Amino acid sequence: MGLATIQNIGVIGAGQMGCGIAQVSAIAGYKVNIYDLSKERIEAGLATINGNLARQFTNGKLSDEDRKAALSRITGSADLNDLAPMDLVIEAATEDESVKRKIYAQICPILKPEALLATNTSSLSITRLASATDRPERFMGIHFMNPVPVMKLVELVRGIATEEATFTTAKEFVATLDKTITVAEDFPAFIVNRILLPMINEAIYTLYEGVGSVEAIDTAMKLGANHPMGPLQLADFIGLDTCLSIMQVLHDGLADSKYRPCPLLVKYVEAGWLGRKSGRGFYDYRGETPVPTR
Ligand SMILES: CC(=O)CC(=O)SCCNC(=O)CCNC(=O)[C@H](O)C(C)(C)COP(=O)(O)OP(=O)(O)OC[C@H]1O[C@@H](n2cnc3c(N)ncnc32)[C@H](O)[C@@H]1OP(=O)(O)O
Ligand SMILES: NC(=O)C1=CN([C@@H]2O[C@H](COP(=O)(O)OP(=O)(O)OC[C@H]3O[C@@H](n4cnc5c(N)ncnc54)[C@H](OP(=O)(O)O)[C@@H]3O)[C@@H](O)[C@H]2O)C=CC1
Repeated sequence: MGLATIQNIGVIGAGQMGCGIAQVSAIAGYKVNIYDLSKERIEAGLATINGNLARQFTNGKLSDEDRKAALSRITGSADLNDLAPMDLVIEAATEDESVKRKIYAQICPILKPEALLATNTSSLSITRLASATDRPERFMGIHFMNPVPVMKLVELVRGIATEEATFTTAKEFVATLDKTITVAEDFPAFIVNRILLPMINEAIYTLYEGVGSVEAIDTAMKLGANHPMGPLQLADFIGLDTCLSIMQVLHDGLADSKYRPCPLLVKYVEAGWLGRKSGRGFYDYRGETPVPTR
């Protein structure tokens, strides 16, 4: 079957990644519709995009004309049926396989047969997710990095059934966003998170065992290894629920105890302390400046 020419993009999930993907796609000239479960979530997402585009204008990265044009290309919807005309749908919902499977069961009958379906999953098997769709040949991983407007890399991951035409179309799409691709095989957490998340998990063990405080650990890695953010600050930025899900996928998928999620990470997630997005994680963000919670 011929593939759709990509003009209209649907994004599922108006969280930090979905909004970032919508933003860069709209800047590149695509029409974008972001779907999420609630109107409130969509409103909040559109407000974030508006703020980020305004910042890009203020920083001289975007003309006012381009800012307005990008904004006019983005709409939001709480009705999945509005994604029917889309040529490419990128799912960027919560990192939970059952959530993603349910979404595919709902969206597949709505989509055009020639439309591509992609996932922004950080860790889950593309082949297994593809099997929950009606189009494994036209399904793959297009994994953006956070923050999407700033990070240059996109990992591309094929499932066992992904057709070459799907891969080529995804590659061309990413090139139009002015991003660089890297190709990863379909192993748990792919390349970036296979390396990054065990480092973050180890930083949490370092805290758990009392080797250093939150501040000491982050300062050590910022000034001692030149990382732009400390690992605990980065964990909060990614979202502790997402970090835990990725560690669980590594642990289950590779069956090696070296990927055991730190119990302190589990505890924070159980407390609902998910990092920046919930206002508290290894730092408390509710005041003027972030304050370490340990
Ligand atoms: C979990 C996964 O599946 C995969 C992942 O994504 S893992 C996470 C990968 N990401 C990282 O490792 C990020 C590490 N951190 C960084 O690179 C930097 O700290 C950072 C780019 C986030 C911020 O950089 P900084 O120098 O500390 O701050 P700042 O000067 O305010 O920002 C630099 C630029 O980024 C922009 N920016 C910062 N945060 C942003 C955000 N959340 N959204 C959009 N733009 C943002 C700023 O506007 C600024 O843009 P200009 O250059 O146009 O001014
Ligand atoms: N955070 C990161 O650094 C990165 C994350 N990713 C991946 O991107 C995806 C999204 O992550 P991120 O944006 O951080 O997560 P967020 O928690 O910020 O956003 C997830 C969004 O999905 C929504 N959602 C949940 N269930 C559904 C559903 N059934 N239909 C539609 N939307 C739904 C959530 O709504 P609600 O809040 O109401 O549940 C929320 O708005 C995950 O797969 C993650 O692994 C990839 C790269 C980097």
